[in-house]
Amino acid sequence: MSSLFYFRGFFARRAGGLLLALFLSVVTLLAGVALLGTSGWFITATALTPAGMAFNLFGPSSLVRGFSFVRILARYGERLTGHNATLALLSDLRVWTFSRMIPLAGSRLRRLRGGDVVSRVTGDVEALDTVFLYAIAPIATVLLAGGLVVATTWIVLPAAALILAGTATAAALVVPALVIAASRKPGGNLVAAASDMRTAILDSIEGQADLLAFSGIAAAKARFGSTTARMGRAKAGQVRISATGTAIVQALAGLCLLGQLWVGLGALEAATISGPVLAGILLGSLAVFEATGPIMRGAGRLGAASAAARRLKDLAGSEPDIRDRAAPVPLQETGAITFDRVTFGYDPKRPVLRDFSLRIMPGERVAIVGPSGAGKSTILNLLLRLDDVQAGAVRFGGCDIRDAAQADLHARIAWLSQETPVFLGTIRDNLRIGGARADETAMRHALEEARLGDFIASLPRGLDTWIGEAGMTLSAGQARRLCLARALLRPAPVLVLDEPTSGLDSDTEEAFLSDLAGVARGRTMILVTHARLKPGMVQRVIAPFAGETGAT
Ligand SMILES: Nc1ncnc2c1ncn2[C@@H]1O[C@H](COP(=O)(O)OP(=O)(O)OP(=O)(O)O)[C@@H](O)[C@H]1O
Repeated sequence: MSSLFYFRGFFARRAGGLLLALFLSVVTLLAGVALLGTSGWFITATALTPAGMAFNLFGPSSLVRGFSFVRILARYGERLTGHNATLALLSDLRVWTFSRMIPLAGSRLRRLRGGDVVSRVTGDVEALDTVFLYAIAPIATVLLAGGLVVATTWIVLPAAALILAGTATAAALVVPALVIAASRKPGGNLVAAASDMRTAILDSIEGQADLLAFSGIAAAKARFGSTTARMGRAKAGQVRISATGTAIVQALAGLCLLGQLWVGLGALEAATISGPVLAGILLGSLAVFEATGPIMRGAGRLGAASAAARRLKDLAGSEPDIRDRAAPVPLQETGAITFDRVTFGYDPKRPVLRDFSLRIMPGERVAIVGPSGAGKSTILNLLLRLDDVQAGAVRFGGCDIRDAAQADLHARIAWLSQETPVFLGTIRDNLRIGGARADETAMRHALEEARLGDFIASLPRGLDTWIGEAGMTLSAGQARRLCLARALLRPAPVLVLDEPTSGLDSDTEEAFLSDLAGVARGRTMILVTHARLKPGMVQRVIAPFAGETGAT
């Protein structure tokens, strides 16, 4: 539950709407109690009135109508305000999770599967945001409204009030607490299984062609089947526990009725109360128990919500590994890039770079080459400070990049990574990510440089052509070139290109690499490539994993 408590600030921010919903929920329950109590009293009084004796029908019947009207209105208002506040809470939580998640991209996020991350931002947030509506509000309602009913009953028949207080407290607090404790394990299993299921779906969609080609559909189906079966088992466990809780609450309601009838009949015999009042007490108490139904459903959810809160806190509640200093040093507009005796490994025990040094002067065009898996992309990751070095320093214009603000550093680097995605939207939307203020001419120029100009010109909607999820309407090479155009649009003094020509045919690749000097336009350019480089394409080829080969 402490994980749930961690998110109290979000509930506090929506306190107005949530408290109004709680107030209306109390009014609904009290109106229900008054409605049943008055009806019980009214029907019994009518039945007990001897024939021929006058009885005022209008007062009680208008009270019954009035209470039922109040109940309807209060229930409507409670649903409206409760769901409104919950939806606002949902949005707050999603935005918070998303914005906390992005800075983790360099480190912790990499360890999670895509489906798991989606699951946390969607399913876990949903499990958490319904906590108030389905668990806290019903419990608080029964305690508040039940307290008032107990106080009223105390005036008429204290023994009946004590019975109601005891049984209702057990139903609203003790049984839910037991249900929450018992459903913690199946709740956790349910959240984990739901996450695995999302991962299985995403993996199958992304790898659909490969699964078909390698006859892997049966294995994918089996994996999906086993996660859904796990989900089913966890859900069944949860339902069994809350059904047991509901049965106990029903038994408590029966016990309350029997107890009140016992003391009520004694009081009736002693003429301390009248028959109609006893009927009113019995039915009013029953109405209190009516509100314990949602508590049981909510208590089952609390286990899952607590597990979801733990996973969310784990993902987004911790500080990112890479953080700006309190007072970052401003970076020069441009400057030399230096790797000064850098040691780094994703697993510190197995360094990818050991005592690695490199210096690239402003405006220089260099290529970094080396065998696959040697650490070329790692050098670029460190330059962007997606990870921090374990020894040595990376400097920009003489300033250790750990002393600068990350945003300042990133503003100086236009980057095309190996996994750069095409985003859902138009070609123009994708280009704007590189150059938010780029005009049509600049966009077309960048597309020409990325050798995509003719293709875009052939599209009926040109720059406004919609490209589907992960660039589905583009070929792999076209998608890559669009990402390249996006990087070229970024007005940064350093251009970092990781395998920019992958996906291009050899003629286009050669033409592109020959154009690089013009494309760089005086910027520093770092190119990681496996392509054969001709003289003049870059000024220096660095082979850090085999010694420097010198200028070409
Ligand atoms: N996120 C990561 N977590 C753990 N290890 C990683 C990670 N990224 C890369 N590595 C490992 O670090 C080493 C260097 O990887 P890197 O991607 O820098 O190589 P590369 O020279 O760019 O390879 P390629 O030419 O194939 O792209 C590899 O052994 C790789 O397995």
